[in-house]
Amino acid sequence: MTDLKALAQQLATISGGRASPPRLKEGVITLALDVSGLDPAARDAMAADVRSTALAAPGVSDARVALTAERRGVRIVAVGSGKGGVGKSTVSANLAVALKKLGHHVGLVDADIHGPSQARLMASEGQRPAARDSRMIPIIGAQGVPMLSMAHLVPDGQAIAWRGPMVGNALGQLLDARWAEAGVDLLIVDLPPGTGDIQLSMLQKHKPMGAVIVSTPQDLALIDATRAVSLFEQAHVPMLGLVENMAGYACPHCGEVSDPFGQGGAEAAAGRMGMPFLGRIPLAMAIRQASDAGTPPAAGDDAVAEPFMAIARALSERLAG
Ligand SMILES: Nc1ncnc2c1ncn2[C@@H]1O[C@H](COP(=O)(O)OP(=O)(O)OP(=O)(O)O)[C@@H](O)[C@H]1O
Repeated sequence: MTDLKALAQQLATISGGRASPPRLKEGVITLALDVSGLDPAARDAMAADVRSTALAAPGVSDARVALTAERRGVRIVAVGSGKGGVGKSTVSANLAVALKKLGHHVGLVDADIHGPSQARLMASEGQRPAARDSRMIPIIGAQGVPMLSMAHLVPDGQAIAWRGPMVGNALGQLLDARWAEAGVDLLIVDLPPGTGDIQLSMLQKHKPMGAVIVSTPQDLALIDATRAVSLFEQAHVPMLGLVENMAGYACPHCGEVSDPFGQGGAEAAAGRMGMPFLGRIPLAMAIRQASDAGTPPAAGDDAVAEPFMAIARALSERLAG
């Protein structure tokens, strides 16, 4: 005779309360195991443990364990800019890495459908995500950050010439992937540049908890940044802060930072726009070189990593608040 009560107790203990009470029919045990937040190795180990424990119970000939994940709170932080080329992708990738170093369970989505660059920045070019029950499983990029990009879905070098609804659909698939099961509860989303309909509908549909704006110090870029801010306001997405990128030039020889565009413009603009200033990142050859090589500069513990870490710390405080 199978003692279901004793088995339920045993399963609850080894799964930390994640196993549902087992049911028994004609010698077959069925149960659900909530694997939200576990990384793939921990999930598989727990599923195997639960199954073998059930099989060891007297009178049990088979055990079927259904893995489930509550879609609980994956928070989205959208990273946007008013125009292209200001370093939005570089900032997104390095923020993801820096937040992970601070202990966040962070993932990265490259929503820049027409010019995806995260696969290169995060050294995951050529990888293809698997899917289970029509939902993609994130792949693992540099520094162990789970990630997905359009670049993982189309053959290398193929131009993506899609119209609005198809783009919306593709973005939806990237965002609805199995993030919680990959251990992610904070998703950095690198938005396409600009302030068009795609961005607006994406923001309305996927409701980020907040937005980070990236801008260069030049006035023109700041005017564009103002447009990006109004896009987020239209979508009722709170502003987490402004990042000034390519702010000053870091000499590759002595490391000294000079400021051809002056200093403090972005901080003042953030003040005028009523949002926090998260920090500045210098224009540095080392950042470009490391990014091109797929080794995010934030991963190191040198002076190149520090601006990214400082911004991640400021953002982390905002997220906690
Ligand atoms: N702080 C920096 N110092 C040096 N190079 C940088 C810095 N930030 C970005 N870059 C370089 O500038 C180029 C553009 O950066 P990136 O692709 O991140 O911009 P983007 O705003 O995402 O552009 P797009 O909107 O076109 O995708 C890249 O070659 C990148 O390595």
